[in-house]
Amino acid sequence: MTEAFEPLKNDLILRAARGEPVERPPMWVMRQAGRYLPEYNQAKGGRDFFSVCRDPELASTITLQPIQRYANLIDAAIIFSDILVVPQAMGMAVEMLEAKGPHFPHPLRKLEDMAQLKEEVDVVGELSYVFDAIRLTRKKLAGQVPLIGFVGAPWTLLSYMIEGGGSRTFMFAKTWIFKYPRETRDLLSRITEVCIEFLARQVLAGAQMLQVFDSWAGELSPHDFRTFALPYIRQIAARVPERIRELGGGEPVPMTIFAKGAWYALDELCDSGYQVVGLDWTHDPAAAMEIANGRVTLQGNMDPNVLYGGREAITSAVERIAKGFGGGKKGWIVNLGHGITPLVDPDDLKWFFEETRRAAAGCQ
Ligand SMILES: Cc1c2[nH]c(c1CCC(=O)O)Cc1[nH]c(c(CCC(=O)O)c1C)Cc1[nH]c(c(CCC(=O)O)c1C)Cc1[nH]c(c(C)c1CCC(=O)O)C2
Repeated sequence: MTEAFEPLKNDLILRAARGEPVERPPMWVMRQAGRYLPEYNQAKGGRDFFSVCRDPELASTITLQPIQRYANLIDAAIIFSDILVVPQAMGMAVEMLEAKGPHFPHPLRKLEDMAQLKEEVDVVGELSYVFDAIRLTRKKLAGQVPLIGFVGAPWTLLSYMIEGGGSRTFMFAKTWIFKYPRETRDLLSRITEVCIEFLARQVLAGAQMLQVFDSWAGELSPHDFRTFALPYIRQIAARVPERIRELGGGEPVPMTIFAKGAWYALDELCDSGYQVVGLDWTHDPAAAMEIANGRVTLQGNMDPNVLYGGREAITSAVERIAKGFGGGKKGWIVNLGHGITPLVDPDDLKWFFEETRRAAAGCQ
């Protein structure tokens, strides 16, 4: 059973995700607990990124930092962790290199390299630190705002596992999917199983909403997205609620799919089983609302780099975006179109929140 935590004082994002009318649009931003916050850099100190993820006390402290700084502006917390904890749980080594990003010393380049992957993944054992961090964060949050759990989507995780890190061309991942389509589908299925178990168990630990990050969706053609990404995204949405019930975890929670760059698939994503679809900044909000047509709540979508453009630029963008989403009385969760970047001034993010709230109220 899920533990008893204090009742929620602010459930705005859950109501918006369910498509209910709300008094104002809820707000949070992807990567809100990260390097743009001086308190994050201080708490992390010189420590290795993944050792911070594995320290539930520190991970929960970092999760709460944006909630404290932007009190009364921010309507959700997202657990401090990373999408690459799943390849680690499957048996792969992953390091986070300072200023360079993730690095896999032994990526999957040949089919034989799959031997390093475990046949049976012990999600509870391998990822217990995430569940502990979620439980501790729920306690510390004391019902202030809901806590979001997350996972990387199978295609994005597979790309990292094959590329061994970030990539410009995705040459290795593409070689693999086109050369070994059958093995690719088997591997995507194995990753999907782990994602389903991981998400369900995050809810059992206390996550009140879930997001699936398909950060590299835009690297695929529409046809290849339908082959190598969408079926697994759909399976996750279909099976997580069943698994939560099987485990005695109560009612399912709202789920968000963020498939960055997959603007061509918005219509299909609206029917993929998720309550919320995250949009990057390549979408026009009004056009996206028309496509969604009430099927899902949309989340997004200001280009995070507008935050570098100063206050006038932020104001003019949020006014346009709030209008495009119809002011957010229904069907909109405010966010950026991708994660916030390290050099943003935290006061400019505050301005983004304040101006969005003002602009949304002005639309109503
Ligand atoms: C692709 C991806 C990753 N991780 C994640 C994604 C999907 C979202 C996206 O597309 O941006 C998701 C993620 N990563 C992190 C969170 C924590 C919660 C939050 O959003 O505040 C979340 C939700 C912390 C992090 N994950 C990482 C940091 C910075 C590393 C550090 O502090 O040393 C943080 C705070 C590192 C990371 N982790 C990853 C990369 C590519 C990098 C390096 C690039 C970068 O530095 O931004 C993989």
